[in-house]
Amino acid sequence: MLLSPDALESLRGRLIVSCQAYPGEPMRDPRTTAQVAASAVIGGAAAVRVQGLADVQHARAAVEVPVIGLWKDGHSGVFITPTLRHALAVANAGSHVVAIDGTRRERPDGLTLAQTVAGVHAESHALVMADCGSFADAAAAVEAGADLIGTTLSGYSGERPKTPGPDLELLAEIAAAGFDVPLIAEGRIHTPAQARQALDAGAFAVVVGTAITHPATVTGWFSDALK
Ligand SMILES: CC(=O)N[C@H](C=O)[C@@H](O)[C@H](O)[C@H](O)COP(=O)(O)O
Repeated sequence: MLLSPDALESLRGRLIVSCQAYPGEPMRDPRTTAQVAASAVIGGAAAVRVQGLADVQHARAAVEVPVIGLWKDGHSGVFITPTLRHALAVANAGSHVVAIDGTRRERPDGLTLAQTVAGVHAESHALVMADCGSFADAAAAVEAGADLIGTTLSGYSGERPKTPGPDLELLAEIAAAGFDVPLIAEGRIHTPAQARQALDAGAFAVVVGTAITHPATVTGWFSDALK
């Protein structure tokens, strides 16, 4: 296992920073991702989350903390590390944790989530984070053997409203179920106060992306406020 139980435990109560640029953007370069990731670690990130095989490789070389890798293929439906093939490629690129679509939707390769998780466990040393969009997803992902569950897809999979900030209601609901799997708060956490609220709602750790690592969006927030 690339990430020992102790190393996973060390993420409890901590900040994980997602470092992603989108297709066509100026910062869409694995070297830039690695520099942003290293900067986040200086600021206190206990782990980083990056998209794309080259980004995983560059981030692994740039930081000592655990790397959560994913591969976005497309931008609608099941697109976050959609198949076992994608997941194994992300694992083989050096990810400690592979983040995959953790919804109950049909996957492009026809495998179930349980088969996908089992495939990653059988053929790599990576853990699996299931990116969920609802309570039912989270329960199914735990059942399927996911090592971590995240609220990443709340507001994006059609089952939950897209709240302006984090979906604290979903977090609290999953936390109350007492699953024996770390619950990661992710999605639309835009302020330090919201990160704190997510932890207080029962999250094991908190992922922040846009508000820390996407200057185009953050600049837009400020520029809009001046209009
Ligand atoms: C839905 C989806 O595609 N989420 C992606 C998953 O990796 C990223 O685009 C997000 O930036 C990430 O989840 C962090 O969330 P936020 O940027 O809101 O802090």
